[in-house]
Amino acid sequence: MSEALAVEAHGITKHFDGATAVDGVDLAVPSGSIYGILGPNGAGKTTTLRMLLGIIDPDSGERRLLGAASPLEVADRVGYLPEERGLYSGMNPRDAIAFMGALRGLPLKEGKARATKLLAEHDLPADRPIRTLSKGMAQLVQLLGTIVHKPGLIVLDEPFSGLDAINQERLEALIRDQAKSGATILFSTHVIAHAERLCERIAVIARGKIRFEGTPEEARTRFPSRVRLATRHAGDWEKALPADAKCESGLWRFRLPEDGIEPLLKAVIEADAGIETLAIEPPSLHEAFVAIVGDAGERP
Ligand SMILES: Nc1ncnc2c1ncn2[C@@H]1O[C@H](COP(=O)(O)OP(=O)(O)OP(=O)(O)O)[C@@H](O)[C@H]1O
Repeated sequence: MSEALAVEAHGITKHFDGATAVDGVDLAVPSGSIYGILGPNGAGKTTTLRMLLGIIDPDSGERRLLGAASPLEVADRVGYLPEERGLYSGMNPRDAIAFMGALRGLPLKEGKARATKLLAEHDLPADRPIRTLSKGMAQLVQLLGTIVHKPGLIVLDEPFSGLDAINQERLEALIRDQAKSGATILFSTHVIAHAERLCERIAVIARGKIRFEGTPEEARTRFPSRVRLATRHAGDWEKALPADAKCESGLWRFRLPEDGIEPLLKAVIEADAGIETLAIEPPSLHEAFVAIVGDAGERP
């Protein structure tokens, strides 16, 4: 196991009441990267993160966090935003952030000073009771509490859920900033767009198993490209379209045939059909995700 990896897991497995929640998961999160664990509801993301962090122990398998075999040894160098959010509603954001830092070994006075700065930088109030903040604001405050002790590893469980589009963008920016200053970010999500924009690498988990691991680009190029084609004239050339081709408002959509687009193009040109639109694009990460998860089937 090498220190170039912030997080490593080898065959971690967890059963609950006889059912297998996580089944032999291997992970290798490079230090300094933004890494996404993607999966549908119930796939095993939260259970995996909890095992990595040492909140629960795996039934079998090994994990290593920031080089330590026991995750709790490095707890002060880790920040964790759990899926269940919650801050003391009577506290103000400055105290809540300082309190969260203190739980990770940051002296309270230093925590308050950092909290004041962080809140100002993120345009959030410092002194109002948390109960008077919007849900999105409170979530951002909790996130600042997760990073106030400057952890080398930041683990976020579904950090985007419950945030509106503006706050989602703020969170994306914050994640990028943390990565720029050298932290490793590991987050789970079932919203693919965030992972597509942020992650250097992703793992797709479904029914407790890793179904794909690699870059978002590698996930997309595992599947055939999509073609969009519109012409001025219909005609016999349409017989050269592949069997899966569908037409909507004059626009044909189909998978790029294995022998390429050229035989079809030849037919279109010979028929003088007049090409108006021709685009060949790899599938989106969302489409790749649906295909990968679909192959794994539903949890019984
Ligand atoms: N403490 C527990 N006791 C019993 N079953 C559990 C427990 N925690 C998780 N499970 C089950 O393990 C499976 C994986 O759950 P987990 O919460 O890890 O998935 P997830 O990918 O995080 O899903 P979601 O996105 O819905 O939170 C589910 O079938 C869930 O019901």
